[in-house]
Amino acid sequence: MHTDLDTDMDMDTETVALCSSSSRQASPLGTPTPEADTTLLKQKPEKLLAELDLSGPPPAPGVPRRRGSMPVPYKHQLRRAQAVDELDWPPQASPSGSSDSLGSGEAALTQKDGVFKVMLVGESGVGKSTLAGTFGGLQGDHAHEMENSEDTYERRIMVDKEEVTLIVYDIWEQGDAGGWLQDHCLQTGDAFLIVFSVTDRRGFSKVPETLLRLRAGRPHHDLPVILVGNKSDLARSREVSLEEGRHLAGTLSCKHIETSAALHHNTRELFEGAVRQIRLRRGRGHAGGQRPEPSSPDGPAPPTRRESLTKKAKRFLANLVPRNAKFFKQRSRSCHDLSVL
Ligand SMILES: Nc1nc2c(ncn2[C@@H]2O[C@H](COP(=O)(O)OP(=O)(O)OP(=O)(O)O)[C@@H](O)[C@H]2O)c(=O)[nH]1
Repeated sequence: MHTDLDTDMDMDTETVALCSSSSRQASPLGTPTPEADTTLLKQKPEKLLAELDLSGPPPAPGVPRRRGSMPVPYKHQLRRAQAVDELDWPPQASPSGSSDSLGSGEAALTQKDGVFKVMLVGESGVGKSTLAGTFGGLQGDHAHEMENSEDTYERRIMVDKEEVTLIVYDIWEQGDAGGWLQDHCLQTGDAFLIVFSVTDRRGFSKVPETLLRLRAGRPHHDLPVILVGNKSDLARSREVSLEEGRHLAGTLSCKHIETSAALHHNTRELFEGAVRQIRLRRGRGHAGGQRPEPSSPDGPAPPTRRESLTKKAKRFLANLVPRNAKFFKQRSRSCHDLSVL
């Protein structure tokens, strides 16, 4: 069967499967001459680091280039987490003191270049990899079967007549609560897709917990979160209705969509919707209604007065739950429309 939906992501201009650990090679820096040493010392450390990063060998023909702003592949990250080389992986302290893994320079690039980073989050077996595969241009069960498949995909896609770079990460480890990897996901993602299977009520009941964890990890931001009821094609084994999914999304003040990664149903709407949700918040940030990301170039000025502990606690809680009933109603009415806030 070939429907319009089958062509979901096929029409896009470029697909790059990223993060093959083999594609990242050590950068031979060469042996600097004394003159070169002096020149190097005169430069600012940031510039030096940037140059070190750029000084790698040109990619071999046919090998996709990994973007500088990309995290290294999941497995590689785990190895690196145990022994981080300071020059290669400089810690980037954000003004808020959070462990934001993107330096301010990179955050600036993210905004300027129209790069949108989306994290797939959820229990095991709900279809995250299959969804990522549909985005990456893989068909059916293919993504799942590939033992060493890539877990990050980057594509240039058109959303509302504007070309953007969308990066989808399938690196979430549900059992890693509070771990380094989840923290990394939290700090890297611009939007989060909490995937559950409509055939699994137990998994559905864990969605609020996952959402609270996401919001607790980025308490100062209005995170774009979409609840994704996947496997909607499995009508006979359905345990969670469309209404229940929408109701939960309304209650938790996030968006909702049902997909079938197997049939490519609504997958395009999902990824485009994620881009729109990020855009809407970025637009609001620039308009002054939303606090910009602390690491953004036009980030918030340092507070003139220190906030009291009670105020801080209140703000933290306010970020976990919507403020009032009116807010609830406004959000719940449009939770299925991914093109509005
Ligand atoms: N019928 C149907 N099956 C699906 C759908 N999406 C995924 N599956 C199947 O569900 C199984 C699990 O899918 P995965 O994509 O591996 O799930 P996952 O969430 O990535 O699982 P982990 O890698 O363990 O976290 C696979 O057999 C998929 O083929 C869907 O929309 N419909």
